[in-house]
Amino acid sequence: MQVFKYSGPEFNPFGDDVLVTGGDPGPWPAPRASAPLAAVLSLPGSKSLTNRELVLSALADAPSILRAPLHSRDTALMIEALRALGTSIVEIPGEGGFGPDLLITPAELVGGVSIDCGLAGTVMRFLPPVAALALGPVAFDGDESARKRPMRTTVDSLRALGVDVTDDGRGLLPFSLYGTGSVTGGLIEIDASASSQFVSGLLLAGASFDTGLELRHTGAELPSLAHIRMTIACLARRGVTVENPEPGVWIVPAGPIAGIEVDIEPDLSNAGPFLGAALVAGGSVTITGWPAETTQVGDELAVILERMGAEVKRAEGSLTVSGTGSIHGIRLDNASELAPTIAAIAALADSETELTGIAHLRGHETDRLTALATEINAMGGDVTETDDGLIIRPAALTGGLWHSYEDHRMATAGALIGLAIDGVEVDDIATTAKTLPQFVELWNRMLGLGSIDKTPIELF
Ligand SMILES: O=C(O)C1=C[C@@H](OP(=O)(O)O)[C@@H](O)[C@H](O)C1
Ligand SMILES: C=C(OP(=O)(O)O)C(=O)O
Repeated sequence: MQVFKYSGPEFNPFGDDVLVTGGDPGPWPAPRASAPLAAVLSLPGSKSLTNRELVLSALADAPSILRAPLHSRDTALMIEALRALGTSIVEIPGEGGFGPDLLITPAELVGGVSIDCGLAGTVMRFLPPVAALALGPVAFDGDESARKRPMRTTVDSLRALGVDVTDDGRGLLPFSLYGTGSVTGGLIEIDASASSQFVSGLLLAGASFDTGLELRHTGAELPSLAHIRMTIACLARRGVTVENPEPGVWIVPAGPIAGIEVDIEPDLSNAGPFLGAALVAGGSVTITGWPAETTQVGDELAVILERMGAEVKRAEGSLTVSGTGSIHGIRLDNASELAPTIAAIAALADSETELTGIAHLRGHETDRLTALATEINAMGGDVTETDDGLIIRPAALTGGLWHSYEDHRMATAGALIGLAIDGVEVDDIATTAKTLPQFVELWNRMLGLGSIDKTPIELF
């Protein structure tokens, strides 16, 4: 019998209906795959879509309903923050299978509040431009690790918009702003090379500025373009047409944002470890509810995993990945948030992988380039960090303690390697609650391990 004692963050990583009783469960022994997989799984909603739709619903001119939204630490932080700013967000019965739907009724935005961003990039970059529309002071802070994530572009862009911001000059959390109830808007130039979220945050709020927004990116690189396209698509669905007359320039007209009912797609980036498992363990994994068309970067997994040796089949409403017995290295530019998953698979491949164009991953939940190189090399791997990526060469790995660095994608990368290598333990699997609180449940289900024992045990 497995007894889990857990008192981690506010989310139970073992799933809502699993009893947990306080205490630290210790390192999680990553299960080895003992047979080829034959799993069909559905996954909770997309973090990126849920948090965009929450923000747009709060700024809309009528109520919205989010169907099958994600319920995780990042979305809970967004909901709490928007509620603090005056928005009504109510849970209503839903059929998504991973928690209630949400009814969001916009209201006048109020200040005088503190916002906890946790470690959520979408909260710390999307909400300051929204808070600038509130009346009164709004303070932003987050986890200790969040205080290392780049925020200078948010602070500078707010100042360029005439918003009064107080910070200590380091371009990091914490900082506060003083909202006057409106933002004039107009033309601003920003350097978004550290994160696409700086652009998305301003575009999401731009239609609510008095004169709209013309945003010009001046930096050399622009990472995660797919996420900016997602922002533009979410705005378009609500009647706001963002023009993109040339690369790095966006024009958002001032105007109403419609309240809508919207189905949130499953999180395709979180599908990565499960689909990758088919490549690592053999057999097949099917993810249901795979959208025919999407702006999610995770859709690229179909092509990436095929290039790495998988067979990939799209059927109506699902994607199936099957292992073929071999895993190949890949050259890949701008893998964005898929990079940790690809790196873990690459560590088990028969040829070299080169990931480029991901320097900005050093400002994610942790410095992902250093974290991946450190953890894979500690297991006997052969990984070199470059200025903007990783080179991963084939090597025989051995088990050991895999550190997650509070990064959900590092934790799931460790789980993936653990499928193929004996004795891998992930130090903090609970960190998956950032975007997928059901990770362990779903991973066990994929492996046919059944679920965790739910018998109540005595607290002591
Ligand atoms: O807008 C979004 O929802 C996201 C944008 C990307 O951020 P970066 O541009 O900082 O990589 C991505 O990595 C993150 O997981 C989610
Ligand atoms: C970079 C990520 O998260 P965030 O939204 O916190 O930036 C991620 O989920 O991979």
